[in-house]
Amino acid sequence: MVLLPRNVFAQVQRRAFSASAANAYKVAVLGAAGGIGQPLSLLLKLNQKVTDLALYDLRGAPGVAADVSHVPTNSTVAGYLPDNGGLEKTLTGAEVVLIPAGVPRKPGMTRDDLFNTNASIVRDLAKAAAEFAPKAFILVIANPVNSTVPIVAEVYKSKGVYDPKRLFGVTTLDVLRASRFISEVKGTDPNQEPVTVVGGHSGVTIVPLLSQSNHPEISGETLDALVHRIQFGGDEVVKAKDGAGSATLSMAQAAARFADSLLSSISGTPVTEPTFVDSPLFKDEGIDFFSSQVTLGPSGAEQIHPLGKLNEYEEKLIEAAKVDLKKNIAKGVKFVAENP
Ligand SMILES: NC(=O)C1=CN([C@@H]2O[C@H](COP(=O)(O)OP(=O)(O)OC[C@H]3O[C@@H](n4cnc5c(N)ncnc54)[C@H](O)[C@@H]3O)[C@@H](O)[C@H]2O)C=CC1
Ligand SMILES: O=C([O-])CC(=O)C(=O)O
Repeated sequence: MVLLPRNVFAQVQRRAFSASAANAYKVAVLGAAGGIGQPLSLLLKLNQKVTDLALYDLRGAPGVAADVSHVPTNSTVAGYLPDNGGLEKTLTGAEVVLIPAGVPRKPGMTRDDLFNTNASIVRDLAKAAAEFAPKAFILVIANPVNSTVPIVAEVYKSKGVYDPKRLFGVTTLDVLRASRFISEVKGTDPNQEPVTVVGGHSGVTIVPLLSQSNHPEISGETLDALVHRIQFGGDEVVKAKDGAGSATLSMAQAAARFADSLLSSISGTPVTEPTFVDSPLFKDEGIDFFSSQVTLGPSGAEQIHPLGKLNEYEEKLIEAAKVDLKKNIAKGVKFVAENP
């Protein structure tokens, strides 16, 4: 099953009529005062399944919390700083934890260039989550996702609380971009253009499976350009923001959508969409994490789907993706081994 991109306003309306006591979750955002964290917090405030929103940042989270708390939906909102046990209070009782904390790129940088700064941020937040919310679903946004997700896994393993079904790298923005960009090529409605995007979340590790889309006929230079745009869509935003960061608004929408899919799924309405998870697909090649279509359910990543039929062009993209992914994953694992 392929999930159609959905319009967030339609979602909000639909939820207003479907919320019930069973759909009541505490959701925590770590890095809530940042470029992604703020609009993400707003979108989560609008989600009727979120009844308790806990916002944490090194600075600014109480202000963001006070601001979004005035949005008239039925959730409580609290903002915390590191003092007075703020991280513990944020995490305790949380069912879902989103991690956008970390520095964004500037022009000329790759996502891997963020590793030195973000690896320790994610490691430390993962340690806290392992202690205060060991059963929560963890949604990692901080880059480089290909390495930060393995970092969380290693921290959880070291604490004896790792459940691979509960850890997700958020790759939804690649999926949204693919729908949008293919619709621009074809002059169609992006909401009707589902595209499966697999692999990882950086450059050539992002692999759109256009042969499985509505437009398997796209070929030649049009195909090359479209694939390149999906793989390097993040660079367009980094360049346009000219030193002021990377995608924040579209990313907030992507993360809010993935969080909603997960909340729907744990509430009993399973959703299938691509996400970067501990995956059996290429483990025999030493690649422990891979993004593919995943059916979500009460226990998290319940079914990891194979890639399906690929054409020769896509087989080559997958081979290239695997080379980088393997290195990115190993880098995260090594970091935690050397810097526990
Ligand atoms: N997965 C994806 O598709 C995407 C990922 N990203 C990544 O998301 C991350 C955040 O991006 P932005 O929000 O634009 O950055 P930002 O700099 O605007 O915000 C980051 C926030 O994290 C906070 N922070 C830093 N260390 C922290 C810690 N130890 N605990 C709590 N909060 C902490 C900062 O105070 C700041 O408010 C970056 O690493 C970026 O590369 C960005 C776009 C898409
Ligand atoms: O490009 C970046 O650095 C941020 C990101 O991950 C994206 O926009 O896909």
